[in-house]
Amino acid sequence: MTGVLENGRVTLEELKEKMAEFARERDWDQFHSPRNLLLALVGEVGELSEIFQWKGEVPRGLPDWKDEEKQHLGEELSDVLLYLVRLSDICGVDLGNAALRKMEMNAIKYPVKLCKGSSKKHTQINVDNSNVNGESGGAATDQGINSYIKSTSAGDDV
Ligand SMILES: Nc1ccn([C@H]2C[C@H](O)[C@@H](COP(=O)(O)OP(=O)(O)OP(=O)(O)O)O2)c(=O)n1
Repeated sequence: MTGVLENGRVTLEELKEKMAEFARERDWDQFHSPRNLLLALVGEVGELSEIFQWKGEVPRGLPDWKDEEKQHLGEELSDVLLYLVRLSDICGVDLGNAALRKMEMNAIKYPVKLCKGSSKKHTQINVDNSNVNGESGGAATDQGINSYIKSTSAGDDV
């Protein structure tokens, strides 16, 4: 593997390649099955959760945390990301493009004019909207998502 330890513009593609190389070098492809990777990912989410467990809410930027605590946090976040990237690769999913597409769908599901300043679930927003306007906001949003899916070539994956 290359010795590059810091890169200001890390890509998902780069992480995918490095994880593939990491596994190949160790003859670990045999262990990196979808189910094993999913379980490993969930385990790392548990380790990440432990860092915040019982602390109560913490301010953004974690101003009171020691450097070692932040470094540990970075390690657990990385484990989650790396297993997620590897799981996507092994499942044949282009994670970067899937995420971009999902964000487009989220934007349709949560129109700014209906949800600005509100943390409500889209189902609740649509119910509230239909009550006000006497029409189904949910159906309108579903139509928006459906037409988005049809307009994208990856629509068959949904
Ligand atoms: N079969 C494996 C084992 C490890 N890793 C990689 C991905 C993770 O980034 C990291 C996980 O390693 P550990 O299972 O040792 O977990 P931790 O790093 O969290 O260590 P610990 O559980 O001791 O805190 O190593 C991997 O790709 N495949």
